[in-house]
Amino acid sequence: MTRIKICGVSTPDIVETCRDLRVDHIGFVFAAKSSRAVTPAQAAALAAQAGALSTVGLFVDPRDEEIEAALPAISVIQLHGAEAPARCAEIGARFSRPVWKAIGVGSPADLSGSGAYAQAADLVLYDAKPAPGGPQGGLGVRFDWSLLKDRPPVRDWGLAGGLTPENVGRAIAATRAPLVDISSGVEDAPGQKDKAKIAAFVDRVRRS
Ligand SMILES: O=C(O)c1ccccc1N[C@@H]1O[C@H](COP(=O)(O)O)[C@@H](O)[C@H]1O
Repeated sequence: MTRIKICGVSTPDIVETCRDLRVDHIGFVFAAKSSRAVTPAQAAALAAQAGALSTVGLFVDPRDEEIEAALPAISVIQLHGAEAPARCAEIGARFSRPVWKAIGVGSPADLSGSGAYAQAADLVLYDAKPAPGGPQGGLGVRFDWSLLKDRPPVRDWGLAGGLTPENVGRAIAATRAPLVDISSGVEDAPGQKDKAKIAAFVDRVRRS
């Protein structure tokens, strides 16, 4: 069954919704410029409420101190910046958490380049390639899923970028992604998650 991550969770009611729907992972964003950003203290309170739910901390080129502060709240570290394979491996070893590395995909070269993370990351998350100098993700932008046919071997992988309840069935059929990750596609406005959209997304994934 395709695993589900709902990212950018920042309020207790949405944690509750994700628990009720038995999603696999919820994501806390620690990128300061994001409309979905939470503080380590907020994340700790949300994680306490999350129970057995896996909690993924999303960082963009973090300093060790930023990860350290968030560590009690997270079971997985997601790196969504320009972290090199060696930095991913270093973070995984230092903080004893699985590391997920997001790769922006805009061309076949981006796919082949992701093979460099085969040992350094526990999961490679394919997302749309961000515009230079702009936000690194969470923009609801999708990429050409057919590029994934040339995926290099990695330990595990997931699909992100512009997913919605309406297109996730097609996305899974086209890519056979073992994990799907969504943020803006289940929101009414940046940072405002919509419970009905989350439920519709989960339903469509489970029917795929
Ligand atoms: O959500 C954010 O604000 C964010 C900030 C910086 C890097 C990544 C971010 N979000 C992640 O981007 C992908 C795709 O999101 P979307 O579904 O297209 O909105 C996902 O992993 C988000 O968690």
